[in-house]
Amino acid sequence: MWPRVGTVHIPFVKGHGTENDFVLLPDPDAALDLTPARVRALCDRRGGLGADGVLRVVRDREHPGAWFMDYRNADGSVAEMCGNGVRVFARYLLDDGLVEGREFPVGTRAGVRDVRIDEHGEVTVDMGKAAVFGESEAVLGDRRFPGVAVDVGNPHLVCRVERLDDLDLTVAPEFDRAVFPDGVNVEFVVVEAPDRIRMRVHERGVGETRSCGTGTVAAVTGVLHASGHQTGAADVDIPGGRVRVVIGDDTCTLTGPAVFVARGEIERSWWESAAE
Ligand SMILES: N[C@@H](CCC[C@H](N)C(=O)O)C(=O)O
Repeated sequence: MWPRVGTVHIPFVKGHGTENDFVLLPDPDAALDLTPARVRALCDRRGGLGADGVLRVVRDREHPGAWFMDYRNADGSVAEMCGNGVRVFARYLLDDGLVEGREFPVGTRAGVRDVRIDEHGEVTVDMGKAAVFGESEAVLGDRRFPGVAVDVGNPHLVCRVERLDDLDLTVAPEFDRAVFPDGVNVEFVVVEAPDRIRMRVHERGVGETRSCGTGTVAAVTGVLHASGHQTGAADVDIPGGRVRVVIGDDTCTLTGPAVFVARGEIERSWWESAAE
């Protein structure tokens, strides 16, 4: 039998949204010392649990009664928003009885996001207004990709391409630091039909991921903008599945799945050794 030290272990939940995967840390009173080194160790796919990011579940100090998604990238950096993460976060709140009803707000660094969970567990998030703020380009090796800069709470560069299978995203695309002083998530997008696009993404602070929710919103916004439209809707196929994006006049929504894989406890001794 395993020696158990009861409550000294740290509970976690592992989940994903279209295979953009996360370790959730329930920490209502923000008692955990979640250093960047611990985030990196948790997200390490060999030495840790493995994930693209960490979602710490804390009480929202600014909105009593609500919950705040403290999102961290796998490299330990903080990001403003995570579209796939907020769906998984919302499912966790519902499934664990931390909210009443299937519609509720979630606090994020990009502001409050309203979520709705249907009877099948699909989650729709009101992502706020996505704003085009210029043009720029990404550079991969000797290839240059013109694109549209889009703010979804976090920064994105949406580059339309003819094909996705010849892109080497094991290396980070270069970008213009004058346009993106805090770094950028880069989406490469193929338009299959007016209401259907395919996408690969290189995420700031992570690398290539199987999906990026804010990236899908940026991609649809960028494609609409390039064709002279400001509103519209599309299914977005990413390597990890499909999501639905609707861009309205004042706001936009992201709909997709949220999946739980495992629950467990992190060894306290491992946690202590991973501090820095
Ligand atoms: N995967 C997320 C985005 C996570 C944050 C991003 N890497 C950043 O640094 O802005 C999503 O689903 O939106």
